[in-house]
Amino acid sequence: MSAAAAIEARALSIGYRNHCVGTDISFAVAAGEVLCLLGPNGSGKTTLFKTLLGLLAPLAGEVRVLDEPVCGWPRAAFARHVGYVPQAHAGLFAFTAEDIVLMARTARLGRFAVPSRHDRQIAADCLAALGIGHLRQRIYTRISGGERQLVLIARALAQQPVLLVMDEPTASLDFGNQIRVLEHINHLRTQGIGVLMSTHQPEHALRVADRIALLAPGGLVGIGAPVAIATPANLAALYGVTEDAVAAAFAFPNGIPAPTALLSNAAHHRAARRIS
Ligand SMILES: Nc1ncnc2c1ncn2[C@@H]1O[C@H](COP(=O)(O)OP(=O)(O)OP(=O)(O)O)[C@@H](O)[C@H]1O
Repeated sequence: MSAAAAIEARALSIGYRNHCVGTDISFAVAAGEVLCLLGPNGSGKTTLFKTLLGLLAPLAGEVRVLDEPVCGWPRAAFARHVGYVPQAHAGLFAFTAEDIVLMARTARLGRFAVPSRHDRQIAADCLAALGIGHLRQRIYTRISGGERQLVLIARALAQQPVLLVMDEPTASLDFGNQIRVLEHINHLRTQGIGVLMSTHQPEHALRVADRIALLAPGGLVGIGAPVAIATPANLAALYGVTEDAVAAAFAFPNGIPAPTALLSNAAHHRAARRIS
């Protein structure tokens, strides 16, 4: 018998009271699988994520986590199993980065329980894994947007979830942190964590995804292996540009093809630094 999918959408229709955003959306994310969602602005990525997280009711169809309908999951148990990484906003309260990460542990504790030494160790490990251990005692509202994004990823990891839903996790990061986060997403696979992430950068999807899903207004228009799905023709149709424009966006002066461009470019940068 195969293991239950971390999350599964079955014939899902998503949207709002008077506005259907997409219909007949079906896919699953397995444990240890990275599924990247590509789609133009307004195609419904956030609406889909909110529906998967149980924050918006499906217009039709159902969402299942570990083969149980989301509507049947107690909220606290759901929060333990499914981690959500939103895009970083400034926040209102002057918590430290460690406090923010420890908040994830409260999903595993009673409401008024004090985090144990074990919880603090997990928080410290998650911060360190993202290369931001030094930010532990820094106030969240007084660190950069990119640093906040990394803290939010550490917080989601501290939940030790079976699935991480990540809304453009590299959006506000500099080039080095983008690579660091993508490498960390790659590493999550080895821990058996399923990842569903959206990105506006197809090259990031090509770098980490086991499968890519293309979301257009109205629903999914493709899902499958990255090289079969993120083709110039498909990306051109999805984003309403020409295939030449897609090829030009991916073309590096040294002719490195898109899937390897990101890391190869980093290696190229190191080599250039050595030469100069
Ligand atoms: N609260 C809402 N009520 C009604 N319609 C909404 C609401 N929020 C978003 N929409 C509409 O739903 C559609 C999908 O929006 P959504 O934010 O899910 O897209 P997205 O793919 O996440 O966009 P982006 O890439 O720009 O973040 C858009 O047409 C948007 O205007």
